[in-house]
Amino acid sequence: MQTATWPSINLIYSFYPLRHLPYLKQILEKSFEYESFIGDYCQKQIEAHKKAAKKVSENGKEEPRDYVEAYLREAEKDGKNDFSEKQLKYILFDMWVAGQETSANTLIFSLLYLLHNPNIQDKLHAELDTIIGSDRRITLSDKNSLIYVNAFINEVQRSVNLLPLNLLHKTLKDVKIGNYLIKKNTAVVPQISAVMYDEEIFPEPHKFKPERFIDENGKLKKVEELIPFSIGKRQCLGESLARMELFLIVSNFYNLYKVSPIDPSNLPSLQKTPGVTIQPQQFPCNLIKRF
Ligand code: HEM
Repeated sequence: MQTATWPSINLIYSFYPLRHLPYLKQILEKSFEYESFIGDYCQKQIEAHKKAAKKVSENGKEEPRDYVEAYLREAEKDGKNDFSEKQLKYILFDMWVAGQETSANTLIFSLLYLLHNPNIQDKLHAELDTIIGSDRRITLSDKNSLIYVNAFINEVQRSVNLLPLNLLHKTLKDVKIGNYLIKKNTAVVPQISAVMYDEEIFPEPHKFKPERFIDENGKLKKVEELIPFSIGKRQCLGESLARMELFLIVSNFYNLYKVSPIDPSNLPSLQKTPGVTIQPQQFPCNLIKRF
C-alpha cells in the first residue's frame, strides 16, 4: 500500500510516458506486484464465498452475511449482466485498499498523540471511568455519552490529516470560482489540509487539543470544517464504517489499556511519512492493563 500510494505513482499516472524512465519503471512494477497480490487475495475470497454462500435459487431467504454474498445473490437475480466477477474483485480491491490502512494509520497515530500528551490520556481515562467504569464491552449505544472520546477522535483525525492532498479530481465542464475559470478536464487536487489546519477555524492548529471540539456546556461541537473524509459527491464511501470502527476501537482499547513510552526522555517521532495516505514511523511502547 505504501508503495502504491507513493507520490511518484501519482506522477506516473498523471503523465503516463514517464513510466519508461528507469527509476519510475521500477516503482510502477513494484506497485503492480502488490496490486496483483491484493487482487489474488480478493479473488480467493470470492471463490470461497461461491462455495459457501447460499444462493437465491436455493431459497436463500436469510440476510446475506457480507458484501460478497449480497453481490453474488444480486448477480444471480440480475438478468442484464450488470454484475461481473471482475467488477466484484475490483470493488473488493478498492474497499480493501481504501479502508484498511486509512483506519489502521489513524489508530496508530492516536497512540502517538497520547504518548506525547499524557494529560490527554488521563482525561480520556477519567471519562471512561466515570461513564463506563468497568471492562465491559463499549458499544455504539455509548457513543453519545462519551464526549471526550469523540472529541479526541476528532482531534486525532484533524491532526493526522490522513489524505492531505485528497484524491485527484477532474472538472467535467468549465467551472468559475470567484474570478477564476477552471477549464474542463483540469486535474484538481482539493487541499483538505488547507481547511483542517486553517488557524482561523482551528486556532493553534499544530497543537493537539481535543477540547476544541467541546463547547462551553460540555457538549460535542459540530465543526463543519472537520473534513477528514472530504466532501462532495466523491467523499469517502466508507465514512460511516470508519467512524464506527474508530469509536469502537479507540473507546474499548483505551478503556482496557494505558499506553506509556519506553523512554519518556526520548518519545517516538510524530513525523509523517508522505504518500497519498500519511504513514506513521514504527515505534515501541508499553501497554499496561487497566483491569
Ligand atoms: C479513517 C478512515 C478513512 C479516511 C480518513 C478516509 C478518507 C477518504 C478520503 C479523503 C477520500 C477521498 C474523497 C474524495 O475524493 O473527495 C476517500 C475515498 C474513498 N474511501 Fe475512504 N477513508 C477512510 C476509511 C475508509 C473505509 C473504511 C472505506 C471502505 C471500507 C473507504 C473507502 C473509500 C472509497 C471506496 C473511496 C473512493 C470514493 C470515490 O471515489 O467515490 N474509506 N476516503
